[in-house]
Amino acid sequence: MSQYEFYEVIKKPPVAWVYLNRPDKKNAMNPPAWKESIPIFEDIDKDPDIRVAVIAGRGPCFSAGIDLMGMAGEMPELMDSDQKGGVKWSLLKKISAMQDAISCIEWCRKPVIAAIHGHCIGAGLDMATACDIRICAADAVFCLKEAAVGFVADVGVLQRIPRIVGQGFARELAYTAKTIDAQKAAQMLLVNEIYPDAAAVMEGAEKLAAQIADNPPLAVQASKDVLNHGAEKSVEDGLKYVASVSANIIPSKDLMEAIAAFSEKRKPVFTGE
Ligand SMILES: C/C=C/C(=O)SCCNC(=O)CCNC(=O)[C@H](O)C(C)(C)COP(=O)(O)OP(=O)(O)OC[C@H]1O[C@@H](n2cnc3c(N)ncnc32)[C@H](O)[C@@H]1OP(=O)(O)O
Repeated sequence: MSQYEFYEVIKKPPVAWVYLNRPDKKNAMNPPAWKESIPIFEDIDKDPDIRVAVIAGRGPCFSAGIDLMGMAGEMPELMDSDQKGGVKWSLLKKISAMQDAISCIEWCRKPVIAAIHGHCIGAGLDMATACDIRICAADAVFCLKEAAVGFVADVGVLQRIPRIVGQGFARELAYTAKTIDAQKAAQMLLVNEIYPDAAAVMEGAEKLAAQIADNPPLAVQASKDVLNHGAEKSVEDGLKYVASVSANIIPSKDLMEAIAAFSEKRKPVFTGE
């Protein structure tokens, strides 16, 4: 039995699988979805046996986005046409909490792979773009749908997607709210790889996770940290930052192990120390 209401977390060290698990509602993200992601990714961050996480959807798709009916009850401010200042102030706090529910994927120091099949809409795409790597099945469809539903996408996708696909494609997706298929998503580099079906994309994620987990965890996690830090900085800022991170993770036992294993012609065993 999963300890979470919306997600199912299965740890198969060194990989943690985080499933969006509300298949009868196309994994529409209801109130528990927005509360449970933070403790899940904090736990993955601190679990020494886990080196990589994969997010995937149970059932027919990755996610049909925010639970339109379920979240309206949680945020009565959305329906309050006579909004006074205090109402907006409380809405601001709730939006910020929802942003954190997506950003926690980026804050997690372990790399996170999104393995996508079927619909990946609105909040589903918001979540996928906070992941380090996206791969998908041939049946995947993507939609930055918020504008079509009357929202400005406010939980991070407008900040993150231009860095992945560039400003031109980001603006096309945001303004038109059009649905694109897997081929188009790959062409704009939104996904790294297309697999024939859902089973194949999960296998692909497993292999990718294993390749990442084979490397010294400190070096991988420091790479994520430096890539996150560098996303909006100049090369010069990035170089100063990486020098400091690098000085903090070397020397390590894993570095010695890599050198020893190379000279002894054997596979290294990395421990994260
Ligand atoms: C900050 C974030 C903002 C956003 O995320 S904005 C985007 C919000 N999402 C949407 O606008 C998408 C809404 N859903 C759909 O358009 C359709 O679904 C799909 C195209 C994804 C799939 O269509 P089909 O295959 O015909 O399935 P079905 O019968 O519509 O859905 C199955 C059950 O899932 C529920 N459901 C689907 N999406 C949502 C949703 N986003 N919020 C709440 N419920 C949803 C339905 O109602 C239904 O339920 P029942 O079987 O009880 O009738």
